[in-house]
Amino acid sequence: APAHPLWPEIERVTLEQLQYARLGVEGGVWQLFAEDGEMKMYKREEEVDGLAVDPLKAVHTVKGVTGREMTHYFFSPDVRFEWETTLEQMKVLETIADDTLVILQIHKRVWPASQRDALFWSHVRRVPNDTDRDAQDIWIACNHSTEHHEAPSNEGKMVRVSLTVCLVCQTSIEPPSDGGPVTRDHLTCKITYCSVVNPGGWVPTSALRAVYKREYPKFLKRFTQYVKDRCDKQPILF
Ligand SMILES: CCCCCc1ccc(-c2ccc(S(=O)(=O)CCO)cc2)cc1[C@H]1C[C@H]1c1ccccn1
Repeated sequence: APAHPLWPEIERVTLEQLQYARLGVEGGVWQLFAEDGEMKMYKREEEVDGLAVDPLKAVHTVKGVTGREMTHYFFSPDVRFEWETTLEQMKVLETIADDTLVILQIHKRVWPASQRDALFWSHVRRVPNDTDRDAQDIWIACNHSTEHHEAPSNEGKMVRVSLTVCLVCQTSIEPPSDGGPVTRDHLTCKITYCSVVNPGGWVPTSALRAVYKREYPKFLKRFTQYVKDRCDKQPILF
């Protein structure tokens, strides 16, 4: 494994997030708050120091793409402005490896709150599927807040959110019955998106929950459609 001080944390958090995502929405603690076709979005209402920090878990099924393609476009900074509508600025502060970056994002101000930024490492990896032989490998992308010497400390201008996010994808292939080649019509990608965002500074709970309720379904719908459009008519990346 690459010798970088963040590497042990990246390894630990990524695998923890993988287990957390694979728990699904069992246990009756998750409250369904948005549904759109195959997409189901759940939340838990939690407060930390009086701040709403509602963990979110979304499950979705997308036809015609693989988990590698889905996590690749989620990870890639080059295309982020194509699908992330709340982004104002983004800077890759460090390239730790071709699958591991440190990114600073400035998000558009969401009235009535003050503007926020997010500083996090971003990692994508294939997790060999050791249980089910004929299943495809799992792909995970994980973003987790971190410190970085190159990130401005903002001196009160901007509030820094802290976040842990993962996108876990499992591809399945229904091979054509006529023994023909596998095309995108035979692909199904099951997605679990998890996020915990601490807004970092006071936001009225009702306002914050309204923002989450509006922004998260829009974000996941737009992102998954973006990937479908990008992959359409392209060779399949397994
Ligand atoms: C008053 C609002 C305070 C918190 C604002 C804020 C900041 C960052 C984020 C966020 C940062 C990263 C990610 S990601 O999944 O890693 C993708 C890469 O961008 C996702 C969401 C969320 C929110 C919360 C609005 C909420 C919101 C939800 C989905 C989209 C936009 N805004």
